[in-house]
Amino acid sequence: MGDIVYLHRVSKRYPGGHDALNDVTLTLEQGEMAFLTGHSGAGKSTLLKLIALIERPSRGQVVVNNQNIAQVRRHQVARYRRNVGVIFQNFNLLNDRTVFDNVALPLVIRGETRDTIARRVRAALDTVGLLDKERQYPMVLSGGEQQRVGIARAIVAKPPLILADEPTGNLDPALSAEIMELFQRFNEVGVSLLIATHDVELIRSMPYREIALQSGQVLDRAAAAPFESGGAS
Ligand SMILES: Nc1ncnc2c1ncn2[C@@H]1O[C@H](COP(=O)(O)OP(=O)(O)OP(=O)(O)O)[C@@H](O)[C@H]1O
Repeated sequence: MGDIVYLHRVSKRYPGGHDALNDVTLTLEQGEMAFLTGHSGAGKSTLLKLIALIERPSRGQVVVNNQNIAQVRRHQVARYRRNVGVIFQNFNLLNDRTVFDNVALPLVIRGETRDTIARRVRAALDTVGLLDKERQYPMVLSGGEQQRVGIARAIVAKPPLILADEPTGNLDPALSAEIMELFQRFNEVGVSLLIATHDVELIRSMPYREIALQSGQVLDRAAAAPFESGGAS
């Protein structure tokens, strides 16, 4: 199987001159789940933003699903994002919309029919164990439940790739473990996941690759492409 994500010599300099990423090369295999670790400011969020097309690289290539995403024009970004589910630490939910409406949002934007939306939203809520909360508003839910709403929204359109930025950052250890189990279940059905996290204790008990960033660079180059041997160093 090929790569779902390939970064080749990618650098990102934000306006102001700071190098958030510096010459990063890495791959995520189709169907792989991997963790992105590193100190605060190491560049984890920036890396995910480049893949999600929230930011553009200053140098280098980002290839997702065999598409060089430099070629995705501004008006094509929404269509591109259909294939990438993004989960944030602070949940990014709309507090004046119900759980159902929050999860439905990506499908509404796509112009799906009401029947399709209802079916898919309920399937996504069922997956994250929140079917009974569809009429609630996010504010009345616990942190773990709010994060599961965010996850349902990310998976509702069945993207082949999920990016998660500190998805357990605001959760206690038991809830964090639950969220990781959900991710494992998605991975078992073929979804690729790249998950940025500080929670090294939790992830080191799990059998997934860790890609460590330090000051905008991949710490261990071997970890950047573990399935290739004898490649360029
Ligand atoms: N929009 C921006 N403009 C300017 N500098 C930025 C911007 N976003 C991030 N940076 C800088 O880029 C560097 C990398 O930030 P990034 O958010 O990618 O790190 P991180 O590893 O995700 O950190 P954390 O774990 O704290 O979220 C930091 O020095 C940060 O201050």
